[in-house]
Amino acid sequence: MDILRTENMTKRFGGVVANNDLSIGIPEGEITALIGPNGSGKTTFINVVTGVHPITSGKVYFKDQDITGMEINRISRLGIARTFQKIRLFENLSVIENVLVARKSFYKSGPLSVVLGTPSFRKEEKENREKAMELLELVGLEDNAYDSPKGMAYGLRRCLEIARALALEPQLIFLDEPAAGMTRDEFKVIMNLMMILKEKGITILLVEHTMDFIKAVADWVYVLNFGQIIAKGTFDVIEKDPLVLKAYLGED
Ligand SMILES: Nc1ncnc2c1ncn2[C@@H]1O[C@H](COP(=O)(O)OP(=O)(O)OP(=O)(O)O)[C@@H](O)[C@H]1O
Repeated sequence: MDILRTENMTKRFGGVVANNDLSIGIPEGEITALIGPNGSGKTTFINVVTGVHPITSGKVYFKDQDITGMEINRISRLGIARTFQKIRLFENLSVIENVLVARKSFYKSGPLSVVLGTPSFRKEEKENREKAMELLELVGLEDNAYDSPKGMAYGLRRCLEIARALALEPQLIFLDEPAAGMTRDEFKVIMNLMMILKEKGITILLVEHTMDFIKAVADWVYVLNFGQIIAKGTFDVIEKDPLVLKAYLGED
């Protein structure tokens, strides 16, 4: 079953058709990759589906519910999380606080209980800290919990961004270039993390340029070029597709 599907989704920015009539299905519990040359419309796909940009035409369904045009916070509350190509962190907060802030929608205590520090609030705070720590362990950042993210290596900052997205307890997560700029070791950590998330039943859609990464983790691949799907299938199938080779390598 597809956890998310788009039907004839089109997104225009003025005269630019960034997504052209895309009907894409993301199978539940699997890892799907969206690839394509620069400017082919991959990030736009994520932005439209997660409610960052309004759709021009077409439909988006999450677990068969029509979420077309739904407001961004409502979409995330349904169980869809994402990371950004450009990492977004709270630089003045510690690593664990960055995760706790992302969990704020789970807090039930009202502002008064927070100010008074009531037992129910303290219990909730403790549970959230434990949950945040579990997430940091999952992404390999447990030893950095009380550090500032400011001076951290790029790969670790990416892992923190993923922990923040996971703090929303999503069923579906969109990862925009998770392996970009990573060292070989960081790359292995992220690859391993993909497998752990899959084992936990979280569906992943990733946008990536690193072909080794896609080959290693993706169950399915969609290839975009100029906003349109030019191929879909397993990595082994699409890597031999003449249209894909032409899109990446040019006419010659
Ligand atoms: N906010 C925007 N306003 C105007 N045009 C945009 C906007 N966002 C994207 N575009 C245009 O839409 C097209 C698709 O861009 P998009 O960023 O989705 O591609 P991409 O495949 O993610 O590229 P990359 O691999 O370089 O990140 C491009 O022509 C881009 O210039």
